Amino acid sequence: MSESNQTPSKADETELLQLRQEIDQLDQEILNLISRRAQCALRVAEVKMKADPGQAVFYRPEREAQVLSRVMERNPGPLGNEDMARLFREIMSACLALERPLEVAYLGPEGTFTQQAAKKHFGQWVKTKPMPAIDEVFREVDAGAVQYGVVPIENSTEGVVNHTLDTFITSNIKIVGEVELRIHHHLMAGPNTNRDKITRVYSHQQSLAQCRKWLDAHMPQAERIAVNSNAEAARRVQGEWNSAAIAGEMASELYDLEIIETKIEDSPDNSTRFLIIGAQEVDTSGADKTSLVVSMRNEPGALYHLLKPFNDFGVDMTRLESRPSPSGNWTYVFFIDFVGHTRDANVQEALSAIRKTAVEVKVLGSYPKGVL
Ligand SMILES: O=C(O)C(=O)C[C@]1(C(=O)O)C=C[C@@H](O)C=C1
Repeated sequence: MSESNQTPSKADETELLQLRQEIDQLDQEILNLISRRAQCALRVAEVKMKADPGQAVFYRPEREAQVLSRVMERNPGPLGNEDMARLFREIMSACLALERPLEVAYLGPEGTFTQQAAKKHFGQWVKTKPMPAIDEVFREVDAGAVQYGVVPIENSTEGVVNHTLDTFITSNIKIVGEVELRIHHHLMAGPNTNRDKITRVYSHQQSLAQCRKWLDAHMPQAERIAVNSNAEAARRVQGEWNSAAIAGEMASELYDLEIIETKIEDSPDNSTRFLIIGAQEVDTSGADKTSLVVSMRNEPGALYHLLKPFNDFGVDMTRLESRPSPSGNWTYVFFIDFVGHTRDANVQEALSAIRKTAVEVKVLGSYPKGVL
């Protein structure tokens, strides 16, 4: 008989009993502390309402980022920093729902990675509302039907989501936050599907591309069919005995599919960055990013004049994308991300230098760098 199967000795049993008593006491303390924290949040809501009865803003991305960063910095262990931050993420999510329940629109349907990103960022207490297209997420926020939206912006293997960039050119919606999600693709099918009989694999075009090598090696015979989203792929294969879908875990749970093969993505650190959009301007958190859209005249040296102020004022640019301008005639708009907040002195100096040569500068928002 192995040691682990032996009945515990009297001494072990006594220790187990004592440890469980200690856990019970600690749980009571945690319970009381969480309740006190929730009372504070309710009081915060009252203060916010008193200060601005018509337009009180309950969700504070900068404050949430500070709370989570501090948890990670001060975590004494043995739980890992991220595990601990996730627990606090949920406590704050519940506190915010007590202050004011939040509704967030996302690129649907239900079960997409974007929904997963929304839950990761806001926690489980947020109500999520699926929208059929990226610009409809923007519209829903603009119309005030929901307070915030979540849209994909770039994938580490497939690059930027042009549709999201283009929508920012014409919209007045702000960026209030960002969240990154590790993307794991799984091959899934209905319970009656025999792996060897699969003749079709459905998924979003980007996901099919992200799993191309795996499909070439393991399912060369199967036809690859691109559909609107991974969740849509999962929904379709529910009733087809010879098809499989490539999607995330949430979709397999939602549509009762069995995962045949996990993590089939070609690149092991495949991740997607999502933006949180809303109507508010966000205060500094101490670790912020800013996004701009700039249109320049189509003339020699334009890009040099755009980039020089970043160097002159020590602003760290993290991303530069160009897109054709909607006004046509071969002009371009530039999307720029940099480290810092529009309230920082060096950022203000850089922005006023850029405004001297640009046709238009639109600040999409300053927001805390993703913590989780
Ligand atoms: O500090 C605030 O403004 C709060 O509303 C409290 C709290 C929290 O639970 O810590 C809740 C929601 C906000 O998004 C940020 C923080």
